[in-house]
Amino acid sequence: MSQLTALLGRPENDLIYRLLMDAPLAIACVDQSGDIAFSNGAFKALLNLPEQDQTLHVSDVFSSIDELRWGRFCDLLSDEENLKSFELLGPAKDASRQVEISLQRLSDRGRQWVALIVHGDEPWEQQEGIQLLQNEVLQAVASGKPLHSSMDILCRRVESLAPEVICTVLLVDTDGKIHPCAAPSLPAEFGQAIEGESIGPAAGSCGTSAWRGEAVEVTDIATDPLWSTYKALALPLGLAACWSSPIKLRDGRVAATFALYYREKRSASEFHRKMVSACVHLCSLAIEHEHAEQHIHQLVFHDRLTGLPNLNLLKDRAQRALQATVYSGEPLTMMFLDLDHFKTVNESLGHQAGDRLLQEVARRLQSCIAAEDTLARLGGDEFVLLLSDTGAQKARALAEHLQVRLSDVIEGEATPFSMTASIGISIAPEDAIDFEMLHRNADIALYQAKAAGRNAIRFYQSHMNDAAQQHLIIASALRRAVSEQQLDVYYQPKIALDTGRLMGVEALVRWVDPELGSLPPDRFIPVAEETGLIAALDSYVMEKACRQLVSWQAQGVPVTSVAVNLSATEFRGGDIYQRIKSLVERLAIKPGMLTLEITESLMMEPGSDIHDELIRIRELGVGLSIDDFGTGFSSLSYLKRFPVTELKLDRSFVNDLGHDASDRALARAVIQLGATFGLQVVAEGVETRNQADILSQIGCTLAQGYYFAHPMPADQFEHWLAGDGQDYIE
Ligand SMILES: Nc1nc2c(ncn2[C@@H]2O[C@@H]3COP(=O)(O)O[C@H]4[C@@H](O)[C@H](n5cnc6c(=O)[nH]c(N)nc65)O[C@@H]4COP(=O)(O)O[C@H]3[C@H]2O)c(=O)[nH]1
Repeated sequence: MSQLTALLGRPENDLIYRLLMDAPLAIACVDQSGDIAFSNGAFKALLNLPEQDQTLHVSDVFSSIDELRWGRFCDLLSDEENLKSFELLGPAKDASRQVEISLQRLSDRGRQWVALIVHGDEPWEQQEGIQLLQNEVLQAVASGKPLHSSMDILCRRVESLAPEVICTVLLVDTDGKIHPCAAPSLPAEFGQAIEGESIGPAAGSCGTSAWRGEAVEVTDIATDPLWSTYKALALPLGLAACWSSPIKLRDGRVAATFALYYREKRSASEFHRKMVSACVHLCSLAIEHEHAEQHIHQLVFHDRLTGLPNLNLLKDRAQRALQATVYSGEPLTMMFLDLDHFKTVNESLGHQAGDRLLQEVARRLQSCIAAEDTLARLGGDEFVLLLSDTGAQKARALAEHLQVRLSDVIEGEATPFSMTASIGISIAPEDAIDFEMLHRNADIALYQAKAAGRNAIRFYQSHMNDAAQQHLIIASALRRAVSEQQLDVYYQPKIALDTGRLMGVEALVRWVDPELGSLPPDRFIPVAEETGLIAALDSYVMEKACRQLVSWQAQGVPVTSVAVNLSATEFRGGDIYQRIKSLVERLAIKPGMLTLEITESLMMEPGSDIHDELIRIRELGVGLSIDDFGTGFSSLSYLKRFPVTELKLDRSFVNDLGHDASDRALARAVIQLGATFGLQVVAEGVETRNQADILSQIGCTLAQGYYFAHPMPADQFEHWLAGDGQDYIE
């Protein structure tokens, strides 16, 4: 006899018996002490019980129940409200499974029973629902959907799993302001009304939860003081209760809130709590992901110092804008702006001040352009403006305005100063139809503006291309020549005018490119300076010349000193002293045998670094010569301050010595000046006997020029010394 037959006193083939046994609902009948008197097939299947009847206690079936707890359940079942739902842990061998049971009181012929209905499928479904929700949101996040879309998906999924709730995600910025992110079931006005509201100790459920950093459960919006300010907004929308949880990032900051609203006064169910715990975690992940993406985006598309767009972003925007011009026909202007002498300022004021200056420049430029235009920084002091619907006239007016704005004095540094800028402009579609061309042509125009003496504005013109092209060609060929050591060094003798003896040589670089042919230094030295190749070039020449000197000394060739040219750019923030010191030490040459020829302009540059560097070099014993003396600056006061050993009278004064009295007077003045300061004076570019005689008469000690010898390669120089140059060594 089956349990049921015993219980109901009815035969097993009875219709009701079959119905109960085969019903898809898992049902059991339990007595007051918790013994299971009857259980149907669905119950056994769901809870993995043997099909054969056997006496079981509820605690054998539900691992989280014991006699005491069962007793409490029974007490809870009152006559008025005798159906109760609980969530219990499943059978011991599958203890992690959660099932929901409903208990119903039954009384039969004086005996009390409890009908136990297990809604096995429902929690399973819910569990699975949460799982699906997690997968869907994670997929949205991973596929790069914007945060508001993945949060929208999350809210909609939650609302379909629990139709009794309305779900929202609000972002909280670092100033504690709220920004709605997703609230698909609330009207747009709700979002608009709370946009920018501050979090606080009584700012609705979300604002308060963000403020406290903990969940806030308001079961009755109408009466809860936390909602006093916002209930007028919520109640008309039918929102009666709200449970909000803070979404925290790894650093503990509350970045958002996740809220469930209810249409009736109530608290959250167990299932809601489970769902919220999963959702809060998901939101936090999605926000962290968004922040990481933003950070990467910032790094990839922005300049770190100023926060302005960088080349990548400029390119992207320019390409879009160029496409738009095709349809609109409106001109698009690209403006290259380069600060004049920024390097000097940077090095004399220090790099930190230089950085501040660039940030100030960025602010000033930004304040001059419209929100839809782009200001980018390409590095260094190079800024680019991309201006939509801007033709030549408007571009010129803006460029002039920018120059004025930049010339305003910059305060806040040790010495207030102002900046000037060179500007190159190219306009699409006239000058270019793609980004590369627009960019290159603006750069070419900028180059022309700089060449025009700086603080200038130049519009791109097609003929500029040739000069710029040449410049680019020389730059790339020179880079190769320097790295492959294809440069040569020639030597030109310096002769004492009174004794006619060889006193030393000047080393001069020579370059014959396989394709471009022979290029004079005046063409490629400026390119080397601009491209930063000059340090490598000068080092190469210096090393080669010093090695040659050592070799001549070893061979008994009577060359006692060598002069090399050093570009002024080498002294700006470089390590020239160290390089010279280690060279002299490495080759074991007497420092006095080496002279550095530097230009007058270097002495005029501000900044104590150059002064200190020159003093240290001089203290090594290396000679310092001022090249092209007389052509540059009128102030000679630097001669007192700088430890110079030699002046080189520029070729232009030597040229006309024979028939220009004023040149003669000037040459004489330079020679006297040298005598006053105890400096040796070398006349450059002496081409005739007459020039040499005059120089000798007016007291010049040394001379150099084609009259004595042209610059020559080392081996040719040795032949010369053994032949025509014999006179200078005997
Ligand atoms: N008309 C005329 N010219 C004469 C005469 N005697 C010598 N010269 C030329 O005058 C220039 C003297 O060199 P600089 O004033 O230092 O002027 C140099 C120097 O400033 C620079 N330079 C040359 N080699 C180097 C180098 O290795 N490094 C750097 N930074 N600059 C260099 O390029 C400039 C030009 O060099 P070069 O073309 O070699 O030109 C040389 C030389 O060939 C003459 O009697 N008549």
